[in-house]
Formats: sequence, C-alpha cells, structure tokens
Amino acid sequence: MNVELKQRVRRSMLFVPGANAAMVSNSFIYSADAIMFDLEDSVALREKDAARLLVFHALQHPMYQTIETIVRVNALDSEFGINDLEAVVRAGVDIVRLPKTDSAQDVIDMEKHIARIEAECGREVGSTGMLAAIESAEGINNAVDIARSSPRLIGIALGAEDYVRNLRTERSPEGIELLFARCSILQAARAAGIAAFDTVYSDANNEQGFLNEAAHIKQLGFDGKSLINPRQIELLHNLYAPTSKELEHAQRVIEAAEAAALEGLGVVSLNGKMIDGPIIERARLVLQRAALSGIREE
Ligand SMILES: CC(=O)SCCNC(=O)CCNC(=O)[C@H](O)C(C)(C)COP(=O)(O)OP(=O)(O)OC[C@H]1O[C@@H](n2cnc3c(N)ncnc32)[C@H](O)[C@@H]1OP(=O)(O)O
Ligand SMILES: O=C([O-])CC(=O)C(=O)O
Ligand SMILES: [Mg+2]
Repeated sequence: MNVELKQRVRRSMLFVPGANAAMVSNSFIYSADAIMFDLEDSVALREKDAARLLVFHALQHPMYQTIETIVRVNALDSEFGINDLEAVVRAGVDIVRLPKTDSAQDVIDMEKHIARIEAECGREVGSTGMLAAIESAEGINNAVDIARSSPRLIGIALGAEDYVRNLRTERSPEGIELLFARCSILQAARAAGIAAFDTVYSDANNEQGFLNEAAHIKQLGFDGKSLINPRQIELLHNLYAPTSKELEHAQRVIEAAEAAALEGLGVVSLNGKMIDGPIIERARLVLQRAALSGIREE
C-alpha cells in the first residue's frame, strides 16, 4: 500500500458535482486538501455517463496532477458502479470513495475490481487508495470490520444525510442524533490506525452553523470533513490551525521534553504541570497543524 497516501493530512475534501462542467473544470483553484468529484447522488440518472466522461478527462488534466483527487463512484450493484471504477482507476485517481458502505464485504468487492483494473491498465496493483463512507445503521454496526477490511483504506467517513434518513430523524444544529455514529466511526478508525472524516454541512450560507459543527467534530477527534462549498474551506483550515498561545505552549513542551531526554528523564514539569509521553505527542500534533494551517485568526 502507498504509505504516503495513508499518512497525508486531509482537513478538507471538497465535493464537486461530476456533471457540472464549469465546477469540474476549475475546482483546482480552491485550496482544499482534496478535490472529491461526485458521480453518485449529486448526478441525475440521465447525466451519469456524461459526468463519468467529464471526470475521466479532468483527472488527466495537468492542473489536477498537483492536487489530491478523490472520486465518489456509484454503488457496485448499480448499473453505473463498475463503469465508474473502470474510468477513474484508468484515469489515475488517487482515492476511490465508496458510498453507503454497509459491510466489510462491500469494500472487499470493490477492492477486487480495482486490483483487476489496475493490472489491466498497467498501474501498480495497490496504488489506488480507498475511502469508505458509512451512511446507515448497519454500516455503523459494522464500522470496526469496515475499518479493518483493506490495507488500501486511508480512512472512513460519515455520510450523515443518508444516515439520519435511515434512523428516521433529521439533522439538528447540536448534532445529538449523530453523536453515536461519529463516536463509532472515530473508535473504529483509530483502532484500525486510519483517518476519520466527518460528513458535509449542507447549508452553504450558514457560516456560524458550519463553524459550530466543525468545532464539535474537531473536539471529538476527526481529521477533517467533507465540504460542499469552497467558502467552507478557509473556515475549516483556520479552525484546525492552533492559536498562537497553543503553539507557544507546544513549543515549550517540546523544548522541556528535549531537555529532559538529554538528562535521561522520562517525565518533567513545566510550570508545575506534568509533561510526559502523551502530552509530548499532542504538542507534536499542534506543531504539525501549525506547519500546515498557520496560526488561527480569531
Ligand atoms: C448529501 C450529499 O451527497 S452531499 C455531496 C453531493 N453534493 C454536492 O456535491 C454539492 C456541491 N455544492 C454545490 O453544488 C454548491 O455549492 C451549492 C449548490 C450547494 C451552492 O451553490 P451556489 O449557491 O452557486 O454557491 P456559491 O454562490 O457559493 O458559488 C460561488 C462559486 O463557487 C463555485 N462552487 C460552488 N460550489 C462548488 C463546489 N462544490 N465545487 C466547485 N466549485 C463550487 C460556484 O460555481 C461559483 O463559481 P463562480 O463564482 O465561478 O460562478
Ligand atoms: O458523505 C457525505 O458527507 C454526504 C452524503 O452522501 C450524505 O451525507 O449522505
Ligand atoms: Mg449520502
């Protein structure tokens, strides 16, 4: 498996409707960590073939060679799924997003097709990554098995619009109806050593609502979030950026830890607070986030 693909940081993954030629042709101008072309629910049935062709060409365009590309394909048991896979793997997509993943078998079935297509078109077998979106109660029940189902999986994601439909409820500003699913996905992803991604916030004009949800999922531990609108990108990146106070503290922790290591000490105190393994690990994450996102603008 492509280790670099697995370790890459993804705060933002921007959905781009595959049938929208204007958006598909210029979404590389936005600074999302990944562009996620959609062939599934944002594409009308009569536009499925046209969207696949548009995305097939976009993936090979020079402007999409320097940004990570993900494609959400249709389910394999639909009439479009296999054709979608054939097109996007041949075109060299970085990651295939499998929607509505209910079981580990769904991932294994898709992986077999991806491996066959890679071999047929001369791509290195194993080079295409996978991302499984869980969007049902059954999928949440199977989250641990799904997260462990393939070495190609870079992460698992929540698909909340379909999930709340399945639960027979709707999304609320507080997200109480999603708490169990979010925690299940995080637990499963972390136990399997892969990334956890939150779902879309569907009201592109509600900035405060987006920020509230993004702060909530960051606090839970998510690595990032699927987005539907370019205006959400900077809001999210800024939220993942540490404050200058957090950064200064992290730097002091690392300095204290390095000094302690020179003296052969495992635990040391900084202004009366214990500094040991997990705290140092956390400080490293803050430094990594600052390197990527800068300092948070309040
Ligand atoms: C439940 C699910 O399955 S969610 C996943 C599937 N859904 C999607 O992919 C939807 C993606 N998002 C969109 O289509 C749009 O953002 C909408 C419909 C939500 C809102 O559209 P608008 O009101 O036109 O957005 P807005 O006014 O902010 O657009 C500003 C600019 O950003 C572009 N833009 C908006 N959304 C996107 C996007 N997702 N990707 C790329 N470009 C985009 C617009 O084309 C416009 O460009 P222009 O200035 O060159 O004309
Ligand atoms: O995966 C997502 O975030 C979008 C989606 O399909 C859903 O919410 O049902
Ligand atoms: Mg969905």
